[in-house]
Amino acid sequence: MGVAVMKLRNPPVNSLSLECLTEFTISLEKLENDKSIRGVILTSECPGIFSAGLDLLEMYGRNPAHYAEYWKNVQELWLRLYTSNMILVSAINGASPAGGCLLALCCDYRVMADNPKYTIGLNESLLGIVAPFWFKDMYVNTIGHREAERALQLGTLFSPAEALKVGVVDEVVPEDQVHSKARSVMTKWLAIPDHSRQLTKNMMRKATADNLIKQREADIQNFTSFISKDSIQKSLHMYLEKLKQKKG
Ligand SMILES: CCCCC/C=C\CCC/C=C/CC(=O)SCCNC(=O)CCNC(=O)[C@H](O)C(C)(C)COP(=O)(O)OP(=O)(O)OC[C@H]1O[C@@H](n2cnc3c(N)ncnc32)[C@H](O)[C@@H]1OP(=O)(O)O
Repeated sequence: MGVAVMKLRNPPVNSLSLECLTEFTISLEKLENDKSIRGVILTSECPGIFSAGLDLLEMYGRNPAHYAEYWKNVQELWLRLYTSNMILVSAINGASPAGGCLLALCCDYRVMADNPKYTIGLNESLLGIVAPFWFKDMYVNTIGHREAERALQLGTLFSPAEALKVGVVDEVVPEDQVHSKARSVMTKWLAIPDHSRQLTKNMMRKATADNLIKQREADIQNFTSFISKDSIQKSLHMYLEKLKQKKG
């Protein structure tokens, strides 16, 4: 039926390394150029994890040129996903913090597994970093200004039930039904003529995408100088240590 399934596979936690981001963007571009493909289901092959978000090791202990290159690729993937002409449905089968949530928010419809261990949200403030304006814009577009303001400041990671209530996801289903539900949602969306759906999607999303397009270079510079700060590097170090200690 012209639907591709994209499975994120970067064990152990599907963090979005530079390599992973680049491969993702290329795969997406290929699908976009394949006229037989009208829809993509985005999911994960890592058990219990949709995506741990941006790779912290790409943002810690590197040089400014690396940060700039990394951020350019984050922007590129976001712009491709958010403005895709294809129907994107995410089958969220695991934890989805920060950049993981961003991937899901780019989709036209989000189905999440009903497992309270899985959480989703933009938790950047908990790491001592700040979600950039275009993450924020997409959050506001999805859940409204007040909910986004609160969730961004608190770095809230929502359980599936909470995420459904606030509108971060569209549907919560038993874990073993995530994929079948994503497929049935896709069938419904495929019934809409592409040209009218695409023009409508473009009308809804263009201003948000253009907002980044017109200041991409400045956004890269902002990110690079922000992430290079000693205080921010220290926060990231502490967060990475906390992740390690969780194990021991
Ligand atoms: C004012 C101007 C503003 C301009 C600022 C501009 C930009 C700044 C903002 C940048 C935006 C960033 C967005 C992000 O996506 S940041 C990443 C946020 N991600 C997280 O907080 C997730 C952290 N991870 C977890 O919570 C958990 O790992 C988990 C995903 C729930 C999975 O838990 P579990 O199964 O128990 O696995 P472990 O915790 O043991 O992890 C295994 C292994 O993986 C490493 N790891 C985890 N997450 C990441 C990651 N995101 N990047 C890199 N590595 C990660 C973890 O450290 C373990 O490593 P070791 O095995 O070596 O110990």
